[in-house]
Amino acid sequence: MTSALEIRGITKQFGPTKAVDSVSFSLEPGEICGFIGPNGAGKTTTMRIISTLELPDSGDVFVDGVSVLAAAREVRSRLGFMPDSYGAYGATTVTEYLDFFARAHGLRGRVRSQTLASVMDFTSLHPLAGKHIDALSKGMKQRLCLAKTLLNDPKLLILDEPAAGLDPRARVELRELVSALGDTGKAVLLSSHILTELAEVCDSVAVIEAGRLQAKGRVDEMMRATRAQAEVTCRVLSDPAAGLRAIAEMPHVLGARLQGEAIVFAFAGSDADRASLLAELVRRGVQPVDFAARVTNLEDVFLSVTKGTLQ
Ligand SMILES: Nc1ncnc2c1ncn2[C@@H]1O[C@H](COP(=O)(O)OP(=O)(O)OP(=O)(O)O)[C@@H](O)[C@H]1O
Repeated sequence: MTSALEIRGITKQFGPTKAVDSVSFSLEPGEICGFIGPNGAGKTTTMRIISTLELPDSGDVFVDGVSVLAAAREVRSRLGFMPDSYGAYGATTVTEYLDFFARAHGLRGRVRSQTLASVMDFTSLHPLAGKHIDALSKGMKQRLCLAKTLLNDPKLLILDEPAAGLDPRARVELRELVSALGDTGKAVLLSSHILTELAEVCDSVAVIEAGRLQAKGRVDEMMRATRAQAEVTCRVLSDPAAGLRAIAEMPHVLGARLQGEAIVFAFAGSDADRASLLAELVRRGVQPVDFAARVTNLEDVFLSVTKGTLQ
């Protein structure tokens, strides 16, 4: 099967800054991938290269098997790009705006009106059809911009910070739209700083820092790998000091300490190792009453694979 997106070793330098440094990863059809990294990490530059708005200094990108270097126009017909900010045409209505871009994509006659209707259906824009863009809320404008990127039925969607500035309801709506796009077989590369949102909608994440790809993998696998260093809190029925002594000498336990009545430690073993530790404590008569590892979230994954490097 042809990958929806294959990035092969792209590099882009602006003066002294290596904005993107030998980045490679791919997305399969239907895969929704969160693209995360600190400010200035190289996300927008990577997205602009994929979308043919910027040329890489070296490397290549293939969208649905087509090279951005060899056939940029063909790539454009296969992808939809939603930038983090875009010029709106305030005095036009929603329908006029979409119709303009549908014409630009070469859609004519009935095909154009059917495409417009189905895209407006998908993004629930029908009730706003006659509204001027100036009168739309931020969330409505985002939906309109997403509708615009769907007009050419792209195989790959590149969404740069689509949730920025949206209220919670609009963010939920956007998440549902993105999930629905994945279900139709479109691949989506989506950047955001709101990591809890991404964890709910993404199959995978790619983490970039200082231009370099730090990790790319399935969200659940990356969380499992991060959980191997989970922080565990244990409260025992009596004598926390004795509990601390017992825990401190167990395998995979790091930096055990007392925090009030609780014993807190980092645990570098697997889930099975953690179960063995608990069984061993009980066998030694330590009597744990609470034993909890802090639930890993995408923020932990992000913090564990990035180093806080600025450039
Ligand atoms: N046109 C340009 N000219 C000079 N430097 C640039 C240009 N575009 C990007 N850069 C630099 O390249 C680096 C990567 O920027 P980029 O916008 O790709 O990061 P980002 O991950 O999208 O950041 P953010 O999360 O803040 O949007 C930054 O150091 C930025 O200052």
